[in-house]
Amino acid sequence: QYGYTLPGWRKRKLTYRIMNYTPDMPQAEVDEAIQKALDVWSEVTPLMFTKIYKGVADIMIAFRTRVHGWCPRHFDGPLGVLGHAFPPGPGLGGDMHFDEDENWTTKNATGFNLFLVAAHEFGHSLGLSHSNDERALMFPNYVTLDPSKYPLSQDDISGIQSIYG
Ligand SMILES: O=C1CC=C(NS(=O)(=O)c2ccc(-c3ccccc3)cc2)CC1=O
Ligand SMILES: [Ca+2]
Ligand SMILES: [Zn+2]
Repeated sequence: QYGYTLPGWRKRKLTYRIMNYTPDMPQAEVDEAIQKALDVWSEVTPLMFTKIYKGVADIMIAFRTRVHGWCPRHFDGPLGVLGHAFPPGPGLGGDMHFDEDENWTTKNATGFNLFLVAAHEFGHSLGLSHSNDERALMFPNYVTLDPSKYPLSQDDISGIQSIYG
C-alpha cells in the first residue's frame, strides 16, 4: 500500500539509453540486467520500452559517483545509497543513476545485484514511491531477493496499476 503515487508518464512508449558502463561487470551483463529490470515492469503495465543509442531518452541511465553533473542528488561513496531515480517528467525526470563506488554484480557474489537495484529504481522512474511492505520491490531497504524469483510483489503490481491502469 502506497502513501501516494506520483503522476505517471502520459505516454505508453518510453525510450531509455545507457550512457556509460560500470567496469565491475561485462557490458552484456549490464545490458541484460537493465533489460530484465524493465521487463519486470512492462509485463504488468501497458508501457513499452525502446533502447536508443544516441540523443536524449526519457530514461537516461548512468553510473556516477559523489557530485555528478547537474544532478541535485549526490552519491555517498561505497555502501549507503546505491542508486537514485527521478519520477516521470521532462529533463531529469525518469533518469536513473547508479553509484559507481559500489561493486555491481549479477552473480550474487559480493556486491549489489544490478538487476534488483535497477528494478527498484525503475519503479521510481515510473512514478512509484516506497512501499512499507517488506516483500515489495519498492521497499526502502536493499534485500537480496532471489533474483530468479519474480521480484514484484502484489503490492508493487497494485501500485503500478493504480498509475497505469
Ligand atoms: O530513492 C532512493 C533513496 C535511497 C535508496 N536507497 S538504496 O539505493 O540503498 C536502495 C534501497 C533498496 C533497494 C531495493 C529494495 C528492494 C529490492 C531491491 C532493491 C535498492 C536500492 C534507493 C532509492 O531509490
Ligand atoms: Ca553509495
Ligand atoms: Zn544522480
